[in-house]
Amino acid sequence: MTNINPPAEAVDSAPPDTPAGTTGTGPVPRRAGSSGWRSLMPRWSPKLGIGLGLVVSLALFGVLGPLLVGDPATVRDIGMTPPSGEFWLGTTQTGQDVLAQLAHSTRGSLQIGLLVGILATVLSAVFGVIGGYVGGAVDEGFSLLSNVMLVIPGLPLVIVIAGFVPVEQRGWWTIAVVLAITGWAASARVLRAQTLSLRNRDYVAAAKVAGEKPWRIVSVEILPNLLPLMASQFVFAVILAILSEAGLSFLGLGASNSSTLGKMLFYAQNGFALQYEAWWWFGPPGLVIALFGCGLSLINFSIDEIINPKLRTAPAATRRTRRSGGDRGRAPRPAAAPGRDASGRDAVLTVENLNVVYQGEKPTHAVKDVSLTLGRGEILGLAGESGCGKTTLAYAINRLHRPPAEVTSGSVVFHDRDGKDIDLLALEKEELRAFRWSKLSMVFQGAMNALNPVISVGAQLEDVLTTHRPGMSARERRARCEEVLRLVGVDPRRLDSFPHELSGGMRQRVMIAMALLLDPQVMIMDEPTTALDVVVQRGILKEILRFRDELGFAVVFITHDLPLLLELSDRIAVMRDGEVVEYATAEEIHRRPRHPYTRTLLDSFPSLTGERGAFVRTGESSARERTDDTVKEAGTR
Ligand SMILES: Nc1ncnc2c1ncn2[C@@H]1O[C@H](COP(=O)(O)OP(=O)(O)OP(=O)(O)O)[C@@H](O)[C@H]1O
Repeated sequence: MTNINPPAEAVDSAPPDTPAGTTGTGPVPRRAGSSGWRSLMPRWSPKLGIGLGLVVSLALFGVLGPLLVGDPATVRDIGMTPPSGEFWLGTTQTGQDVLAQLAHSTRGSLQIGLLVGILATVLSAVFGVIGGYVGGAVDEGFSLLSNVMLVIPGLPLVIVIAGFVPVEQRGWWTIAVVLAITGWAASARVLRAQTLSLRNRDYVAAAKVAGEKPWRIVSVEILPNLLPLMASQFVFAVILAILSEAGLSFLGLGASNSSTLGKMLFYAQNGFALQYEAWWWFGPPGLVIALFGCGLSLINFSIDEIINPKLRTAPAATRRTRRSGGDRGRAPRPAAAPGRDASGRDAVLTVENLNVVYQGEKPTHAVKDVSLTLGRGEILGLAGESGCGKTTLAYAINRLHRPPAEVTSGSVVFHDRDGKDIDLLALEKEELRAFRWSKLSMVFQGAMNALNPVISVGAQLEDVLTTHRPGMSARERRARCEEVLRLVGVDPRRLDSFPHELSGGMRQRVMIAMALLLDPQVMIMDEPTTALDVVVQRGILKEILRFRDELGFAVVFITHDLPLLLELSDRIAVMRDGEVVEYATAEEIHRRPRHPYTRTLLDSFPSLTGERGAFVRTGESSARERTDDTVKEAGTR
């Protein structure tokens, strides 16, 4: 009970349905600049408002109440009277004013909660952060201590310690110290783990190289990133301290020199309040404890949102859209006809006027009115510089976009092999789960780091089959996994290897094999080869062409590398600022690029036969600046 556990979200901050191939986020590393500090503050929300309202009201009642009410100890000969005009909350068995007792007890409980919160947070920061940062013997010593504290059962220890201290010395601060000593260890473990992770971040390494002193690195580089987590631990410590103190007082082991809410309950119990149905005696202290805990928990939710910004509630518009099942709330729109692509192939995927907006204080219109048709067996290249909206488009097609991203309008229709049209934006959750991967799979950006390091490659591949093909026997699953590994050029014996035993190129191939497992009709590949050297990249690209020819699936290939797309794709869509500015065959884009931005993109890649260094010498300005200049020139001509 007194082990102050961190909130679960603080430890596992990955979003609930993070797709394979994407990674969750831990605490958001930030350097605390002036705007950084602002980002450490919780965003205003109804939850935060109600939480703060409750806590501030009760704190004011505890601080100012005792000044306004009479002496809580005054005994009158009007025992056990219900609430009246004279005594708003009635009286106890001995005629004491319950309201006066409540005000003093609230103050006593708050004092203890606050002191325990501060002490437990300081102790956990000292043992967790310093141990984690310094490492070596200091860390081992601190870890041993926190481990010992963790295995000692908290409440019995508190009862023993509290019982051991003579009654006359058992002041409220003694109880607070006892509760803090038994309640810091779990938080220290969490802070240590986070510090170990933050210690290895590049910006901490940069600070070390820059010669910053260890205390400065801890206080300026590491602590600000831990503040939201520590604030959340503090709030938890306060709640648990108030509850634990109430438990101790109820057992008669509470503070002797101070009134607390637990003590009020103890006296109500001894005075047979329950038997006499004197609800006004035991009800108010219980209610104050419950409301205070509730208020702090609501504040805690808002702090969790700083630890993991993905938990932030989407703006009202987004929530409305989600409630109505994504875009299903809109007027029914006829599904796009299964037309043909430019080269006459049957279409497998039609995207029409798709718009995606990241809602927020300053909404970002990341995908603007995009329309594309992917032919069966076609390789469609999606090119454009960083930030133009390629990934957002790919995620929206697969409905993997998460708030604050919202599909504001448009349609995505999949034309199945059996002739059925599937409106992807209208699929129910279960339908979507069954659809993804089996008909449309995806290789994510940086996918090679997405394999679970503690599970063998074979088990991870088999997992996909177990989920989507429950009827398959273990032998069939194994055979299929071996088959797809062979397809991507990885020795099937590697099925028993762990990801760290494979090279980067092999891991990337394993991810492509995973995307091939269910024989999808469309595969979206988001920069699948960016992290690989050109030789491995070429090998993988050749295989993608071979799969397309042998297996007949269509590919949406996303990259900023336009020359690569010219070699690989049938057609190319060039994106800029969320818009498709040019959509043509690779041949046309290569020979007759029409949009100035496409020309600039093509010019941005140095020719192997050009003058050595010419690109670096002449191409200082970015592609965007040069395009803008080109457009301006065209306008003035
Ligand atoms: N969670 C988010 N909240 C707000 N804006 C976002 C979010 N994610 C992306 N954006 C914005 O959406 C736009 C498109 O981003 P996106 O990641 O789709 O670009 P991209 O073309 O895939 O870039 P890259 O090639 O660097 O991955 C950018 O302006 C980006 O800042």
